Amino acid sequence: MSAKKLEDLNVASTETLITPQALKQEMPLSDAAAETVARSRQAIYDIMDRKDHRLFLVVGPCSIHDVDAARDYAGRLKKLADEVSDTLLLVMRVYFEKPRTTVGWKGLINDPHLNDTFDIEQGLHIGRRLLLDINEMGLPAATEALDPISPQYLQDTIAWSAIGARTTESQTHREMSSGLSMAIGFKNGTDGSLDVAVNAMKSVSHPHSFLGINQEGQVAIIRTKGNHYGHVVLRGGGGKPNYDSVSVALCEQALEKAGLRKSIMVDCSHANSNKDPAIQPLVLQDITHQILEGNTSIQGLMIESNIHWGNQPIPENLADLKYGVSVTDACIDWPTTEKAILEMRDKLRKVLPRRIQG
Ligand SMILES: O=C[C@H](O)[C@H](O)COP(=O)(O)O
Ligand SMILES: C=C(OP(=O)(O)O)C(=O)O
Repeated sequence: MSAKKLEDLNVASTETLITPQALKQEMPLSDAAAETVARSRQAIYDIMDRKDHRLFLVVGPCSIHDVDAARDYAGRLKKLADEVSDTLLLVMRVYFEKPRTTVGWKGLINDPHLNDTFDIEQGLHIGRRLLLDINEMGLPAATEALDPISPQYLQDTIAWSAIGARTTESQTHREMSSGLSMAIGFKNGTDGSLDVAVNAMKSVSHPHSFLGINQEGQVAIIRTKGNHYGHVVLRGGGGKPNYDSVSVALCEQALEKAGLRKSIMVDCSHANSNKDPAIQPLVLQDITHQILEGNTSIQGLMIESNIHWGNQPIPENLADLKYGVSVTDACIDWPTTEKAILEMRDKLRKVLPRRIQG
């Protein structure tokens, strides 16, 4: 046998992680949290099946880096969620995994201490604790499923998942989504292409067999049944927005042609706002008008919002971090979020029930 080393040449080290089962034994889902997850997953299915007249809104920070600020935000969102619940189902954006265009902080699970120590085991603990607490408050949570292994640790706490613009075309992510236990939104590509999201919806509704890990942490063949609650998320791209009524109509046509359900979510941020948070409330207003004018395909919205406006770079000295300000994309602040959502509720309160009648 050759003595020459031929594998792991670029691997510095490996560490064994806690298994999904062990993490869940340490941090089980309470009955109250399980009830939040089950009830809100079903509500989103009902919205997509046009049995529930409401819109679902995924609202919250671009990424979570400070769990105390996230709990503070969740408390505010829960109060607003109760206030608008006759018209809008609010789900908190609890994003722990950030896909980067090149390099950058990859989120709380990957680097929970924001200092390049990449303590992933701690990240999983901190992330699961926060998700349990948010669900226990009665507020559902949404996240991006970026790493194909992490859903085994956290999926039981999530009401809605996204596949991001950079991974919608990835077979690995489509296979994983076909086994996820909640509705899943596929972003259009970063170049604005819709085809990748439409193809993802076709793929995800089918059963797949692929490599993954089971709850005991063993490598396993995962055989899925297919997920029938895939939908498109229009997030703009290629320097252009795609939330306008013409883009929405073109999306409806593409879905119809592909024989897919006409369920559309609009992301008010990213290329739809040119990453300028001040544009997000304008997108929300535009969607409100489209619905008032008779649109029936838009069923969900996404807003990047935090306690305070804008964003900040991660400072050398973490004590210099500003409280409640995003460390990834710029967000609208809480007062702007509350005002925009309350206005939308007031305008759509009487109209939405009519969308599902007859
Ligand atoms: O939503 C967050 C960002 O848009 C995404 O993670 C890409 O970020 P980047 O272009 O700053 O790497
Ligand atoms: C990364 C995100 O969006 P997109 O995939 O649309 O860039 C996000 O929503 O955090």
